Amino acid sequence: MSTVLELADVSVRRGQATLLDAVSWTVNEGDRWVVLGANGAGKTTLVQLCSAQVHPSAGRVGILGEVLGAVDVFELRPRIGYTSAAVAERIPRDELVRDVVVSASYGIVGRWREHYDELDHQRARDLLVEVGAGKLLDRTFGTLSEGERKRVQIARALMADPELLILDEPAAGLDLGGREDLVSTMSVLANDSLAPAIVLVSHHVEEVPPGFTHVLMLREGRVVAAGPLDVTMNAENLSATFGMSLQLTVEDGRYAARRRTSRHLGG
Ligand SMILES: Nc1ncnc2c1ncn2[C@@H]1O[C@H](COP(=O)(O)OP(=O)(O)OP(=O)(O)O)[C@@H](O)[C@H]1O
Repeated sequence: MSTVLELADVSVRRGQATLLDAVSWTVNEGDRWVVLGANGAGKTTLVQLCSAQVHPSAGRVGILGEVLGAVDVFELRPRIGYTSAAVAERIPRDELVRDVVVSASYGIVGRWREHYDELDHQRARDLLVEVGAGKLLDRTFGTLSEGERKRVQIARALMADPELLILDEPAAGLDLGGREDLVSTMSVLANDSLAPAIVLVSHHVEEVPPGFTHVLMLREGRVVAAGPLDVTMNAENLSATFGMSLQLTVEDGRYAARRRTSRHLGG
């Protein structure tokens, strides 16, 4: 099994602030990781490193057999599918959904006059169907609901057949139904043996799709715990990650967390 990501003692500093502090982490082919942490924990900084958008201040970041600092990031980035609110903002609102997806085969946002062959268009259609957005082909991106946009972004991220798929808070801003639909879509993807290694960033254990295999928990730029979901996702680690006493339940592969309440006998 080959290694997709290998971070060794990685730190990211900006001025006086330490955004990531001595993070070590390995992601292997076939892994489906969720990265959990409170606001400001360093999740986005971590996935910006893993998608070759920022360099570490210290430590070594290995991505798909290359080392950041010793590789042309413009050659590395097309091998990584990445979705985030920042990427979504760059998609022109008047662009047709089919073009939003197909244009990713050349790593560009905004369709001008490039030529795509029928195979590219067919792949874009297939991916939209796979993420449950097959009916949106001829809509413009700006007319879609937030949940529909997230699906289109995932199809776009898969278009270039990436070896690593990074989804930074794909469920942010979705209503309950939208979130549940997206969790199902991500679960299908997680269970697809042909899908690339996946890293999903979230604040909420409720968003962990069944089929995900590992969890990395971050607090204030440091790793609290990392490992297989079934042993690492527990109330103790979660409480340390979010800085409050939490209780955790799991049912049919779905997690739920809430603050632990103390019960007093005798009223
Ligand atoms: N250029 C910068 N200078 C100083 N601090 C920064 C800089 N960029 C980010 N930070 C801080 O680094 C911390 C980590 O930010 P990051 O966006 O990685 O967190 P996050 O876990 O993704 O947060 P959220 O869940 O709120 O999106 C935050 O406290 C943020 O304010």
